Amino acid sequence: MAGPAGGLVLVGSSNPVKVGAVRAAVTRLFPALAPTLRVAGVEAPSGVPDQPVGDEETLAGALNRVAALRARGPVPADSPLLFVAVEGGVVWRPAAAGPSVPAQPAAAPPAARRELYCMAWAVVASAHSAGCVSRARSAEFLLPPALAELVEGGMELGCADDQVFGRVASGQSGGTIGKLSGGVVTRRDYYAHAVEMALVPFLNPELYGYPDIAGGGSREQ
Ligand SMILES: O=P(O)(O)OP(=O)(O)OP(=O)(O)OC[C@H]1O[C@@H](n2cnc3c(O)ncnc32)[C@H](O)[C@@H]1O
Repeated sequence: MAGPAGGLVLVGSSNPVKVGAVRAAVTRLFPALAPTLRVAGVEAPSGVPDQPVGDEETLAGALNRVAALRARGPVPADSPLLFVAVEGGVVWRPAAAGPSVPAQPAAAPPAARRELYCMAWAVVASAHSAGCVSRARSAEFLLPPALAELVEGGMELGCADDQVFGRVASGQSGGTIGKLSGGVVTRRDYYAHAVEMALVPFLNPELYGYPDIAGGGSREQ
């Protein structure tokens, strides 16, 4: 089993937001690994459309990226520790306001409305135990109609964001949530939270039958 020294985590993307989110999450949950932790991003195909829609497709993208990392070949006994992937997606939902109570009983019912939300799935897998794969979903936030319309027309969210807000490569910086939250929450932040949730079984290996990636005793109480 790998000990705390020389831990390598491979991330299935070269997007610095994703690599940074994974680094933040692993460092926070496994502080004993932090001094020697290496987190590297490598391109890994998602096998789903560039803009996944819905939970199923988005989760499939993250799982496929981890599978691609594993398919790179056998890994040395002590490195890497983990394969991680985060896939950003969108999901349509009925408008939260729902069918409103009409102001006048005779008024026609409002047309069915739907809204687009932004979210992500994170997958964390042991590099040495193929059966130890954990997943978690991020929180989601409502996208403004201008972005939803462009995505509905087939544009990737990152491109739609760049067009509507006049930016470049927004998906590699604070992301849409960074813009919409005035910088209080960034794409990295909420991706890191999802990765932290997916790391829970690795933090409690005895409870889940997972490998002990920290060599025991690294958990903060
Ligand atoms: O190199 P990869 O890993 O593919 O990085 P990516 O940013 O393209 O990542 P995804 O495929 O996971 O994301 C799908 C699309 O959604 C965009 N996206 C998702 N969340 C976003 C956010 O918070 N802000 C801006 N764009 C976002 C992203 O830029 C892509 O256009």
